[in-house]
Amino acid sequence: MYIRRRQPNPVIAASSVQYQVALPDAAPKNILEAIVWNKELEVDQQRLKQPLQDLQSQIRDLPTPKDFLATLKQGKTKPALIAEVKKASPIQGVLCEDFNPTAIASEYQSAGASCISVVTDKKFFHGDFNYLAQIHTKVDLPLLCKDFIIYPYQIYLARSKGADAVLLIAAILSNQDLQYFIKITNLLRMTPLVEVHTLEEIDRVLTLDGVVLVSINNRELEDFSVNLHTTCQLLAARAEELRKKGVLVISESGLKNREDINLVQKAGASAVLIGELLIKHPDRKLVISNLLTSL
Ligand SMILES: O=C(O)c1ccccc1NCC(=O)[C@H](O)[C@H](O)COP(=O)(O)O
Repeated sequence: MYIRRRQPNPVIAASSVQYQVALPDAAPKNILEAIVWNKELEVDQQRLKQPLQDLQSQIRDLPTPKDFLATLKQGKTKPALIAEVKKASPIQGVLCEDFNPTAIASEYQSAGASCISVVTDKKFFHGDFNYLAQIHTKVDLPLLCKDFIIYPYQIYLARSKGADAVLLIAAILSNQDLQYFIKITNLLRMTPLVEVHTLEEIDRVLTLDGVVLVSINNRELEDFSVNLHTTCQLLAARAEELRKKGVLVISESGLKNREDINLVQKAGASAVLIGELLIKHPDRKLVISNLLTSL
């Protein structure tokens, strides 16, 4: 799948006149494209509020991030659990009306999660970078910034808010960008987590340097249906190559019970990332302990 990057309707300012250029193919062709086009605007606005130079000086004296990868390897459970703080989804709308990110992350920590994923996209997921900062002050587990990263600026922003790892989605980045963003993430001493959906994306990622953590997303990008066999099929095809490179594999999206977790673990996933099931449940500690007892 090819995700086009820029908004097709740029407002071009020419002295005092503004031209709206309407291209024939002006509508995003799917939700992921809509998210990525909107991200251009979101990042632009954020840059105006806080330029990159400010972020760079702000992070200079911050303590070293926690080791996200080592925590998953040591995992409190096998597979390790990355529990996600996600207020809404573009498909389902609001998942939790009474949303308190810090309280939810604390519940995850005391229930036995190894790491926390914090969704920060504003428009489609009702997230916020400030949730990262709030959770960082109250919870000791390593934090993943889960966003649609298309500029290095966002990696610096994540670091300034206390993220220990950032998500890099292969479907929205060229190989050149992926390689560059992995380098920047490492430079900031965070862990890059590269997300793939297809064999073609795994093969692209296997050609890059510095890939230590790969997440297989079971959610189809075309229609957002979930299919856990994505993890099984991709690992059946490339487990050996990933193992040779020393890459730890996470399976994410659509995991609903212990059988699902057993399935992806058998396929070779060392960690699982779960959002909706936990967020929607009235007793998150109970659902996590039920999921984790037999792991
Ligand atoms: O969560 C969605 O509905 C979604 C829709 C479109 C693009 C991405 C989406 N989710 C991002 C994620 O990767 C999930 O939040 C994560 O894998 C957890 O999945 P789940 O356990 O199914 O909430």
